[in-house]
Amino acid sequence: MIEFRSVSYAFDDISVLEDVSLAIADGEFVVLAGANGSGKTTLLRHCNGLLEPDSGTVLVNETPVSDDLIAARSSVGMVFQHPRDQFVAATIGADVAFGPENLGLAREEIDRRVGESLEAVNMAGRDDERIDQLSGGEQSRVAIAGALAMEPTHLVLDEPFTGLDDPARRSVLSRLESLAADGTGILLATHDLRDVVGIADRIVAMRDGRVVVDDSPEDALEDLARLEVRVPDT
Ligand SMILES: Nc1ncnc2c1ncn2[C@@H]1O[C@H](COP(=O)(O)OP(=O)(O)OP(=O)(O)O)[C@@H](O)[C@H]1O
Repeated sequence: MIEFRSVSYAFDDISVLEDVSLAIADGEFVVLAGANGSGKTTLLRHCNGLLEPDSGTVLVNETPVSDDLIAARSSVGMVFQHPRDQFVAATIGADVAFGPENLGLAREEIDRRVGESLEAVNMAGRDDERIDQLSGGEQSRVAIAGALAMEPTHLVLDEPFTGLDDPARRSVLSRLESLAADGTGILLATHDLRDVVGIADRIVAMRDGRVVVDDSPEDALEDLARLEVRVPDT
């Protein structure tokens, strides 16, 4: 479980998170919605200690993140908004393999994870291609594959669908859905709720650094329209 307990955070005295309390249980698929600047990225960056709360606590599997950064970082897979900053190798296969290699896994297991993760993002068989020659959407898919290959107990994704075409988006979503069904807790930030409403267990919406909606997708939709968060046409 990832748990935010009364988390507040300010950049240079400007409050960005105010008293945020939120829990993502194992196997739960939670969508974090909110307009640009509402605080989603700032909140997510607390999940693995990239930012620390000014007050309040963030816990991963009941341990405060600040007490055990290594445990938090190995339990929570993060996919950031700008994947270019996340790559460590020149080719797709080497980059996705990097995390599992650092876990000291056997070659066979590494190869299995890389293969499955690339398949989940519709990039199977492209291991040898150079990352710097990929489009932005393809780079996003490699970043997602890198997080999947770690098989973390939680996945936190910040606007992962930017630049992805429909088949890639559907493939990633279906993979996330099956991971959640198998017990992985998922926290997915997006300002675009197409596709995710039918899959999410809960939608949490932020405005001005506060959680203003935390409900089932059906019940959340009405409030979301009021908050100017994009909602599906249906
Ligand atoms: N490093 C920083 N220094 C100062 N202010 C920042 C910094 N990062 C974010 N902010 C401010 O914090 C607020 C929340 O930003 P954040 O990126 O968390 O929002 P968001 O909901 O993720 O928006 P977006 O969808 O545009 O990414 C914004 O007003 C932003 O300008």
